[in-house]
Amino acid sequence: MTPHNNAKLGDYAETVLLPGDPLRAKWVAETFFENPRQVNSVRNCLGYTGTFNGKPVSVQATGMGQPSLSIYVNELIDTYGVKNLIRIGTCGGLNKRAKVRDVILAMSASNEGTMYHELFGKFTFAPTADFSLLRKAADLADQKDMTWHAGGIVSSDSFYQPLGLAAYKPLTDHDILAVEMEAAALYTIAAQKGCKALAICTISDCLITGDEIDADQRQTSLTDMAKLSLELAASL
Ligand SMILES: O=P(O)(O)O[C@H]1O[C@H](CO)[C@@H](O)[C@H]1O
Ligand SMILES: O=c1cc[nH]c(=O)[nH]1
Repeated sequence: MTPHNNAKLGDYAETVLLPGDPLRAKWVAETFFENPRQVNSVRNCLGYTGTFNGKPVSVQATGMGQPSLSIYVNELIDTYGVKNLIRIGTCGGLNKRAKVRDVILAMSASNEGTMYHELFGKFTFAPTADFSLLRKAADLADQKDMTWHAGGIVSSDSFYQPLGLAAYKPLTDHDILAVEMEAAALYTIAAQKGCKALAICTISDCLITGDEIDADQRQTSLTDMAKLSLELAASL
């Protein structure tokens, strides 16, 4: 037990999928897991464990933003012994070549957050995906004929940027593909603790064109991402 998790020791698999949204965690478990059981209910930040293709796997919601994700990820690793952490998120497209419904495999996550600024002294740390997870995810995405992009994203602390799209110009000038709110903290904590992490995000809206996934298409797009992530988890 932790302050944010009432699962017992042994309740989580070594590999955990991490959506921001608790209802996405419930949907993944109830739709795709064999024998799902709920393991966490604290704050309704739902966690489940089951199997996929016979392999144990868990899904735990993280809430929104790096401070929230860092609570769940620190506790999953330190208390429950989780080794592989795969974020399954949504993101906003910042680059013309990445369209809504495309999937981003985040090689790196630049960071607006202040959480880790002091940790690196005069240096800038580059939060990076685990290469073995990234390579397997890319191979699986190719096998599934998905439209995907590997590249840099940014983890912002603000969903509503006061300057709007203009706030991201220094990053888009350096080929950043998309914005979300958690991956940089995930990669930083995983690096600290010797775990493997990857953020897989579906583009739910494009900040350049204003395109967005409508309600019907959203489910299909997230289904593709969920299946990719589960097959990746089952392959570990
Ligand atoms: O869809 P999720 O995983 O929550 O991710 C994205 O959606 C939320 C903002 O709407 C932020 O958490 C952002 O990172
Ligand atoms: O953080 C996010 C997630 C989806 N879309 C956005 O614009 N931002």
